[in-house]
Amino acid sequence: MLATTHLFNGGSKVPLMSIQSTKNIESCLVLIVDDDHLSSTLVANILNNLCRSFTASSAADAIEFCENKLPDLLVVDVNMPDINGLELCRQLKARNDTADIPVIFITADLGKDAQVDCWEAGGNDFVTKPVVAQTIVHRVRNQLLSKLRLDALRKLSYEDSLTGLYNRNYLNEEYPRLSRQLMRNHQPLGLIIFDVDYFKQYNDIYGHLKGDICLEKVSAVLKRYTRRARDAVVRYGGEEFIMLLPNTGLSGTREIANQILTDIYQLEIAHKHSPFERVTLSAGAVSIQNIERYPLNDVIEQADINLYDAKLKGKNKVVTG
Ligand SMILES: Nc1nc2c(ncn2[C@@H]2O[C@H](COP(=O)(O)OP(=O)(O)OP(=O)(O)O)[C@@H](O)[C@H]2O)c(=O)[nH]1
Repeated sequence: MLATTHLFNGGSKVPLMSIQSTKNIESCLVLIVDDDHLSSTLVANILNNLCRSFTASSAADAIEFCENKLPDLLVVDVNMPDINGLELCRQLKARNDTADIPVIFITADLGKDAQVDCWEAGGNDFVTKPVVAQTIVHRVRNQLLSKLRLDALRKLSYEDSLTGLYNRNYLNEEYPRLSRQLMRNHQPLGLIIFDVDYFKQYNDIYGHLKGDICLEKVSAVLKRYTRRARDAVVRYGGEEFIMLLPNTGLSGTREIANQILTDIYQLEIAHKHSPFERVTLSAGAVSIQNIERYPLNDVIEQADINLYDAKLKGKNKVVTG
């Protein structure tokens, strides 16, 4: 069972130097993994002045925890029955979703071989038993600060500044990882390209600033439909968006695209020069099995052909080919 220690947010705020993250140390989530409940509670209580700490009593519980909510850091006892701390760390570092979570080991063995084992398993640091409160607080704070800075940098490099959606960098990096994972699980990838209809005219009539506001409103609707952990929406071009829907077949992909078009229609963003008298989207959708065999450009091209067809057929439509 996962045990939750008390949450405490009253610790002093640690500044993030030059790169500001939306998150601070106090809101970071640290998972302490130890089969000895007394030890993990002790460490959790020490860390509660710094961040939010939770405990798990086995590697299996820790993995279950990570599948529900990603921690910012794990503090892991090396010696645990069944799966030990080193093996847990190896497993987490091998997974896409948990690979970047830093791990601090707690170990009673400070011999050279034991230290090498910690580094080779992918650990970021270690503390010795018995744990010295000040030492673990400093080590945890250092790892969390690095993690927050890295998260902030990643956010900047993956985010479109106008809409807050992912940008093309993200798409290019995520696609190979995602397609490998889907291939392993024999799951399809649904992909939709959306394009705002008559957007040149919209800018011409209402001005570029209103055009930007329109794109923000459209983006907010698209974002609402990324409901599962790895669903994503990317601003692909000026008024073009790509939605990735892992493990979604063609009918599901089509249904989501249609719902989005309906939602945009119902926003009733006035557009005098559109036959619909409001802003609408057109969409080209595909769902591909064995996705790893297809480069991203091929999949986009296929969806783009469908989008082109939707435009030809009068716009404000979804075409799935
Ligand atoms: N306001 C604003 N406009 C943008 C942005 N990026 C691209 N655009 C505009 O989007 C318009 C796209 O025009 P077109 O590619 O001709 O497409 P369209 O007028 O929507 O025509 P259809 O797609 O056939 O309906 C251009 O006028 C671009 O200047 C942006 O960030 N903000």
